[in-house]
Amino acid sequence: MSDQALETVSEISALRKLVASRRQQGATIGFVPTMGALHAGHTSLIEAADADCDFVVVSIYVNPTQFGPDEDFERYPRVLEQDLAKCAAAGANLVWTPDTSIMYPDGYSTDVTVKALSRILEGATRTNHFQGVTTIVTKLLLSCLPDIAYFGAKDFQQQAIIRRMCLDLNIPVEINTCPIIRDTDGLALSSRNAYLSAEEREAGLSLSRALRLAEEKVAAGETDIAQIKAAMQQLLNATPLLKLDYATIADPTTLEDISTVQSEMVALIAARVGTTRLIDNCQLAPAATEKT
Ligand SMILES: Nc1ncnc2c1ncn2[C@@H]1O[C@H](COP(=O)(O)OP(=O)(O)OP(=O)(O)O)[C@@H](O)[C@H]1O
Ligand SMILES: CC(C)(CO)[C@@H](O)C(=O)[O-]
Ligand code: BAL
Repeated sequence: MSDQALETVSEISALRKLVASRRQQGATIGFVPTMGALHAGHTSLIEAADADCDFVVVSIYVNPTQFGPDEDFERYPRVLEQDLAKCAAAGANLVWTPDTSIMYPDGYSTDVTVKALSRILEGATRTNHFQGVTTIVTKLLLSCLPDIAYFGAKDFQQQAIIRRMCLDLNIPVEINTCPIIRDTDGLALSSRNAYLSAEEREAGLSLSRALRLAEEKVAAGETDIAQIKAAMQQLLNATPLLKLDYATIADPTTLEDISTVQSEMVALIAARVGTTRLIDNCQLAPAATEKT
């Protein structure tokens, strides 16, 4: 871990100057984009960047263009002082906190869209969400110009879309996807968990339980994908307070639904508990078949 004091900047020019001077000294640059309200999921990304890279930049920006008109942009938690302490403890060197006048100045008129992948799953319900994400992530990456950018597997579709975008636009940044960090009860950490009442949180545990069920079935040699999906859906639909959006099994790169077992698969769930949207997922690998 670096022993240098944490610096903060808001202007893109100041960010570029600091990153360029470190790069000139031969440092590799790691970048962790966030919307703040940091928890152990975020700090695991910062720690991974600190382990791989010489200089770690974290951005904190609640990006308005990825929130729908009826979503929680206004009430999204903003706790900068606490976030800065967590960034320092996890090994960040620089925190970049742009504001909307910097990211979307008057006259701003450009969007970045990854077409097919952005319309399905989360994109089917959260219209324009991924266009907001890919637009801001392009701007964040081009402002910071890191060697490696770190994203969480919790937002599995987001990292798949960002990988596709970097390939398609030849953005020279390696994308590193880090494992999901969970609470001891299995709930995937998310800044939005703060909205849940005790009863809603109990209902939210059905997401990780349904994923464990899918894992167990695949590990036991179940090859009927429709049966596994139905078992997940049954568990989720039987949960009071929970309204299931989807529980499916897909290809990890195209995110298209699959109907037969393949070597790499991902189970993906989204549900609403009260007014809070929860997502979770896990990668599935079929049981190894014994060679005779
Ligand atoms: N539990 C987690 N484990 C690993 N990474 C995570 C986890 N939660 C969030 N991340 C990652 O942290 C990065 C920043 O995410 P973000 O600031 O949106 O936090 P969040 O907790 O996912 O918030 P939200 O509740 O808005 O979805 C993303 O790459 C996201 O995938
Ligand atoms: C990648 C991101 C920081 C873009 O605003 C956001 O979608 C998030 O926190 O996952
Ligand atoms: N964690 C992804 C950002 C969002 O849900 O808006």
